[in-house]
Amino acid sequence: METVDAVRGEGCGNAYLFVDAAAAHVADRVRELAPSSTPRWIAGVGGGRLDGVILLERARDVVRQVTVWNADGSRGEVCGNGLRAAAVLVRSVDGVRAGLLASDAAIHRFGFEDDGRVAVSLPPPVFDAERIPLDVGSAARARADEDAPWELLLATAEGRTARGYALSMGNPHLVVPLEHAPVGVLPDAALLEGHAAFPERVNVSYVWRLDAGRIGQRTFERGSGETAACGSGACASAVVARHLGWCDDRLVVEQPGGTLEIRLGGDALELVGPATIGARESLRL
Ligand SMILES: N[C@@H](CCC[C@H](N)C(=O)O)C(=O)O
Repeated sequence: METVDAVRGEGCGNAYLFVDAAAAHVADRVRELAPSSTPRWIAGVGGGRLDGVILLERARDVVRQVTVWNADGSRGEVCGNGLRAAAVLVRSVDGVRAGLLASDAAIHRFGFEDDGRVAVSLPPPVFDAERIPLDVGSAARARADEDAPWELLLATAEGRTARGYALSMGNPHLVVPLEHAPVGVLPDAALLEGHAAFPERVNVSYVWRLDAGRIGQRTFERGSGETAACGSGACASAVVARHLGWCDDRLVVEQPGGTLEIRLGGDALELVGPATIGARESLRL
């Protein structure tokens, strides 16, 4: 058994245990053990809830390769809040203030704003059903506009349905617009996360309009349950909000853990918000 250094890192309260593996054998061991050990690893760390584990590895052409495991040990292809925290960690270790990070989904630019917030790029949204992945036949109703998120009606339980928009930000998302902020438990969130329409499950974000260019959001993440915030979810919500005419090229997303800004102007999306690195921890592999 080997003990390695780890550190808590978070963006808007969406917190992960980071292992910045300089040695290849440590990275290999984390990869091997994380699918089964993540629930135990994050339960063994005090200081508040953790939503998963993130491995950082030295890689060619990018500052770090970033791999994400959700709280249940499943993989997430990309994590917007985790990427911002990774940027803060890289700055503290290497002194680098801008550069490239790689996730399973894309290469991401990162940099720091004058006000201290971290900006990371996310790839353009994907609406192709196979790539989300979305099994259109499992939806009660599905409608696709060209170059827009899928509008779905999904049966949940006891005759209930949910209307939402499906797309991929590198990982699968369902965005459910509501009239008002939901009170208490998110409606049918676990049923939607595991709905047959999403063969690889889905991250479910509930959104409501606050005013022009500003929404509220709560997210039930695939593999982690409801989290304080979801960065890729906020990007998915921004794509849907623009489709619905709720914003132009900029959206502010208020979540229980804090505020994110999404810039939709260019090819890629830009996710801007706070991120911090916290206490050092030890992880027994
Ligand atoms: N918290 C994240 C997303 C983490 C991965 C997600 N649960 C998945 O399985 O796709 C974010 O900030 O984007």
